[in-house]
Amino acid sequence: MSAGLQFRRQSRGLFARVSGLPIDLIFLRTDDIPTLCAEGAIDMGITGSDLVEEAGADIQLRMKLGVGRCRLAICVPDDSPIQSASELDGKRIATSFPEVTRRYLSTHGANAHLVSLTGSVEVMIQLGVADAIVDLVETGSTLAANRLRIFDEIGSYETVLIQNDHCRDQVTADRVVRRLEGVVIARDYSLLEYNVLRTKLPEAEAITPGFDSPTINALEDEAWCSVRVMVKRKSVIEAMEKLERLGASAIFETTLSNCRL
Ligand SMILES: Nc1ncnc2c1ncn2[C@@H]1O[C@H](COP(=O)(O)OP(=O)(O)OP(=O)(O)O)[C@@H](O)[C@H]1O
Ligand SMILES: O=P(O)(O)OC[C@H]1O[C@H](OP(=O)(O)OP(=O)(O)O)[C@H](O)[C@@H]1O
Ligand SMILES: [Mg+2]
Repeated sequence: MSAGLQFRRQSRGLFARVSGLPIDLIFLRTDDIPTLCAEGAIDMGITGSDLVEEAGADIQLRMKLGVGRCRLAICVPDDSPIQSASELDGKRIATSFPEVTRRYLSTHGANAHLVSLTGSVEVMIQLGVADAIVDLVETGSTLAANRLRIFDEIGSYETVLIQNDHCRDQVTADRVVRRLEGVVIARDYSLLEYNVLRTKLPEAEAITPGFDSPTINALEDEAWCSVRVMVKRKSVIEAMEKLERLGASAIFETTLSNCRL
């Protein structure tokens, strides 16, 4: 919505039209999206990069959306003596990611029996179905609740925008990417404004180097200048503290909702 992709979805409807753009949205299962995109049924898709890798889909990665970050990990019970991938040889592994798991095992020279499931994988050791699991971990709370520990990470993933190689409308696809980029970048940055002595400018610029470079404006008092600069949102507080110590004044943070850089 904030990227200007407005649509209304009817309850249980699988299609929606985007207003003002030649785009039809189709709501599909996340794990089917990579294949449907590679097959050309859809031009673009939003799904997890873990599912793209699992599907082995031949698609273009257009952008990372900076959300849905997770890791795929191989996990065993807290008290399991297993320390290395080669010790998985001959064991049973439950997972919703059989292809990625197979590749991981073969690079580690282990041969395990894979139990392919679609969810609730962490409970499978307790159910006696498997000796180890390969599943997504975000906070680790599901692992802790099931008394499991990670012994190796297979990869890091996030939500991505993908595109078919033979997109029917490249111009619209590029517009979608630019619109989403505007929102994704704005979500990570704030606009910081402050006044600082010109003599302190090099030090201030070192604290806030900006996305490209800061904008410097003159002030009535020629010894001072005003700075406008984009700062990573998570480092704003620290930057403000450092600027204050440097003698900067009137330090303001403005959060951004959209941008074009
Ligand atoms: N805990 C999590 N933290 C971050 N990202 C996650 C997490 N769990 C799943 N994901 C991401 O979401 C994708 C799965 O999305 P979704 O939840 O729509 O599928 P699903 O759980 O299979 O759906 P359903 O619950 O209908 O079966 C994963 O492949 C991964 O990219
Ligand atoms: O590390 P955590 O923060 O606990 O998150 C990880 C859990 O989240 C996902 O499960 P989901 O809720 O999608 O259930 P499902 O796998 O059964 O679909 C994933 O499959 C893990 O089980
Ligand atoms: Mg899930």
